[in-house]
Formats: sequence, structure tokens, C-alpha cells
Amino acid sequence: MSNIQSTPLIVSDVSKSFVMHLRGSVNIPVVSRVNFVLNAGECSVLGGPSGVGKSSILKMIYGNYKTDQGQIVVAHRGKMLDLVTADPRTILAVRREAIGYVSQFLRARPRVPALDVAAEALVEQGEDVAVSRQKAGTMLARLNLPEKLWQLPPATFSGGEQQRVNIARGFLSEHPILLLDEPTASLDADNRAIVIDLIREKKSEGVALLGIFHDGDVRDAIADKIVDVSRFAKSADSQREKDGAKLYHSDVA
Ligand SMILES: Nc1ncnc2c1ncn2[C@@H]1O[C@H](COP(=O)(O)OP(=O)(O)OP(=O)(O)O)[C@@H](O)[C@H]1O
Repeated sequence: MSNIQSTPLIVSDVSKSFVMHLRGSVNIPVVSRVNFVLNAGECSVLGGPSGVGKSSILKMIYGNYKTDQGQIVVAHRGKMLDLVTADPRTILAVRREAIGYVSQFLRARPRVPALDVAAEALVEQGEDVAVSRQKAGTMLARLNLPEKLWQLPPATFSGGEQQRVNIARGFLSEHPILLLDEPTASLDADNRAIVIDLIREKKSEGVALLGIFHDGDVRDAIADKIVDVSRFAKSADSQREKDGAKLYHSDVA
């Protein structure tokens, strides 16, 4: 396996502050000089106390948050590409082909049925619509979403039902990198176990995963490495909590 395939994402010296424009442009530093890599076939977990910057790192990698400094280098179309300096069109191509993202909350769109929401990312990757819908149905059934809901838009679904549509969507599409922002937060134990299986299947297919999991059992079941974000934290609260974060180790392989 070439380096590009075995290490599809490199986060190098990444820093981020928020500027609060409505509060006299006060600058709030969050993380500084974040360094880690993702390896194919492994699940890395961002660890550290609340507010330390875990979601911000995930959002910088997905291009939702601007990165102030450093490089986020991703394998894309046979080359390594820096997402920090990439133009918006390239970022959209990377999202379609290289980096998948299961967010905590589903962004439901009016009138689009759950089955199509789940199938959509696969269709965008070039899969036939009928085949994508059929795979979406299989995945929604596996996640115990009642069939009577499949043709309804998920806007009125419960939190756990919406999360399962989101999970189906994210796990169906075939990205070499998959970001997971608390995908099990609203799920019961049975569905959590299914998501653990899905993550293990992605690992065995060689996907590089990066996730945030507050549930310790899920984390223990799937984590190959823990990236302790408190090492990079800049906020005053995080600094105070740093010493209390002994729970997190840099490696749990
Ligand atoms: N859009 C934003 N604007 C301003 N500040 C933000 C924004 N997003 C995050 N922050 C701040 O950045 C810091 C890190 O937040 P982040 O959500 O990344 O932490 P986290 O480790 O994921 O926390 P949690 O475990 O509670 O979800 C927090 O102090 C938060 O208030």
C-alpha cells in the first residue's frame, strides 16, 4: 500500500481561534499546533473534556470552519491536497469523493423522504438511483427504522430516528475517510451495537475513521488511537481541565 493510501489524512500544525465580531472582535483561541494522522483501517477518536476543541477540529477537516494556520492534507484523486488552501469547488469534490461526515444532527430538507436522504450521497458518487434506494432500504432496515417511515421526510422523526437516517446516509457512501460526530448520541443500546458493527466493517474495508464519542463503551469498542485534544487546547477552561483529563491516553491500541 502506498503512503497516500495508508495515511489518507495528515493534520499538521493546525491552529484555530474564533473572532467574536459582535463583542468588539475579541479573539478566542481554541487549539494550537494540532498534529495527527489518520491511517487506513483504523478508527482514531478525538478525546478531551467538553469545550476543548474536538468538534472544531472535525469541522475544520470537513471545511465547515476556516483553519487559521497549518495544513490539512488529504489524499484526493491520487494526490495529496491541502484543504486549508483549497477553493470551495475542490472542497465539494473532496466531500463527494474522499471525506464522508456523519454529523450529530440531520439537516432535514422539506419533502425529501428518508429513503432518498439516505440514498443521496451514494447517488452523488455515481451509483444508480434504484440501486442506491435499494441499498438505503437495506441499511435503514438494519438500523431498525420502521419501513412505514421510509417514504416520509425525516423532519418530524424523533432524534434517534433522524440520527439513524444520518448514519445510513454516511455509512452507505464509499469514502476512504469518514468523520463521525457523536453518531451514537441519541441511540439505544441495540442500535449503538449496530453502529459499532458498521464502524468495524468500515475499518475492515480499509477506511480511515475519525470520531467523537462521549460514550465510553462505544469508544472502547472501536478506538485504535485516541488523539488527546487537551494537548493542543488554548482556551482558559480547557487549560484548567487539562490536568483532570487523565482518562485520555494518546494510544489505546
Ligand atoms: N462557531 C463558533 N463561534 C465561536 N466559538 C465557538 C464556535 N464553535 C466553537 N466555539 C468555541 O470553541 C471552543 C471549542 O468548542 P468545540 O465545540 O470544538 O469543543 P468540543 O471539545 O467539541 O466540546 P463538546 O465535547 O462539549 O462538544 C468552545 O469554547 C466553543 O465555545
